[in-house]
Amino acid sequence: MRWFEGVRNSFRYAEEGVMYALATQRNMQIHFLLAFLVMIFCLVLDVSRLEVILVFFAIILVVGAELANTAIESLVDLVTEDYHKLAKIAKDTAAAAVLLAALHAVIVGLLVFHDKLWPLQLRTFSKAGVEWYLVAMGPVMIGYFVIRTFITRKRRLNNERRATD
Ligand SMILES: Nc1ncnc2c1ncn2[C@@H]1O[C@H](COP(=O)(O)OP(=O)(O)OP(=O)(O)O)[C@@H](O)[C@H]1O
Repeated sequence: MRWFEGVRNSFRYAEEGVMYALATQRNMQIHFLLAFLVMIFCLVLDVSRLEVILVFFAIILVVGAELANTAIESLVDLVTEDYHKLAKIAKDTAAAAVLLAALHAVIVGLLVFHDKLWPLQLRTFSKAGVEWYLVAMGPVMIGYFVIRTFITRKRRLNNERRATD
């Protein structure tokens, strides 16, 4: 039982990390919006299984880099609020990792979608296999995190308002 509780807690903490980044980092909100759009492209356009894998890998890379960037920013702010050369190096290199991942995602996106958007090549749904349902889990997950973040933030704001009244 303890083992399951440990696993459940690690999921909960990871979920809180994503929600924090989504609520506070403008770049993360942009990544989520673009990822949602690109996943819808994967669902409706005639992309192969390998292309879907490449697109999802690019999305995970960007979101992962942004999460690491947020963690490093928070750690640096915890250590010092004063200007420090090493703090600048830590934050700038973390930001560079996000930029690199984002550039990679743009290149993958252009290579995969450029000839499917114009002229429009739609997926034939009779051929859609189990992978279509796996891909559909992507936008559902994004929707879940956005709604959870919105509700949690609203609840927190209401609690804070009640506490100050
Ligand atoms: N304590 C510090 N010492 C030196 N330079 C800093 C410090 N804090 C921030 N900086 C500089 O300011 C830049 C922006 O830092 P900040 O913490 O505001 O990140 P941010 O703009 O919120 O990043 P993001 O948009 O990814 O959240 C850093 O990349 C760094 O160059």
